[in-house]
Amino acid sequence: MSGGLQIRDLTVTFGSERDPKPVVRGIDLDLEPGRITGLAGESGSGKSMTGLAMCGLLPGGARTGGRIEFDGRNLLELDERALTKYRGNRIAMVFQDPTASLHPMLSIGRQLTDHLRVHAGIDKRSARERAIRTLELVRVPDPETAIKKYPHQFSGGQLQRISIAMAIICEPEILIADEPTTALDVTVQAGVLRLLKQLCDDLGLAVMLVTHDLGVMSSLADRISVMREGVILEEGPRFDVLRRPREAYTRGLIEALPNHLPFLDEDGQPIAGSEAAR
Ligand SMILES: Nc1ncnc2c1ncn2[C@@H]1O[C@H](COP(=O)(O)OP(=O)(O)OP(=O)(O)O)[C@@H](O)[C@H]1O
Repeated sequence: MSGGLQIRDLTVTFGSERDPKPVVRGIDLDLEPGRITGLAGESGSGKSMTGLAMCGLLPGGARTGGRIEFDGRNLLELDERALTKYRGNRIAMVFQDPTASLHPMLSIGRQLTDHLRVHAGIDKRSARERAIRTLELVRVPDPETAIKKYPHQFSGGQLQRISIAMAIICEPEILIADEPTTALDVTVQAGVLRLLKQLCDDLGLAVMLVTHDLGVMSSLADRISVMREGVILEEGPRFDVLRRPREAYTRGLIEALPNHLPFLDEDGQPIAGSEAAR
């Protein structure tokens, strides 16, 4: 397969050689341009470790095995110097807490342009123009004013849009979104999800959406992998997995949702007849 990113037999292990603690145990996953791949599962199932492995950001002491194929290379074999060429540049991440990727004391414009100048090496004026264009793309109102402001002057939803702008400003091919709406007010969640879908479609981004929330998955993911205790239990097109789950574990996740699943469409609206999924 060309383009995208392929994970093959990925393992992540903590602990010592004599007393290993495997947390990801031989998973396969494909990220394709213009597609959203969902990785679902309960807390502790290994979702975040999978995302962090793709960016070379695993905590110290983690050992890896298998392959993460991108750009004809196995990312797991790259040293830190080689990885910095990819991380934040061609492979970007959005986290649950947008403030984690933003400095509180620096203006939004400064952060966006610094990021761009480090990774893309472009001059100050072009960087400012690109920052404004990117804020337009993520629909932050009045970008010319927004670049002069500081993180605390924005709402949570706007901050998440800004952290998405930060992630995409270098035009990455891969975007890993780890619980991108979990910390947000429900009223703004649908807008951020819609934005991710639009960016995926318009920019041809290969998105990996990591979330425990199958309701979020239902509105967005093209395919869903369900993970438990470091293993992918089942994988398939979203409505196959959500409507006809093969595994009792997946059924349990669906049934555990409040009111079962309010399956949502791309606009975050409940899908008519979605009770058929119950
Ligand atoms: N530094 C570490 N040392 C040892 N074990 C760790 C370390 N970091 C995470 N783990 C373990 O790895 C497992 C997988 O964690 P991971 O964060 O990937 O789960 P998750 O599915 O993303 O859940 P959550 O949504 O809670 O983050 C967990 O059992 C966790 O305790």
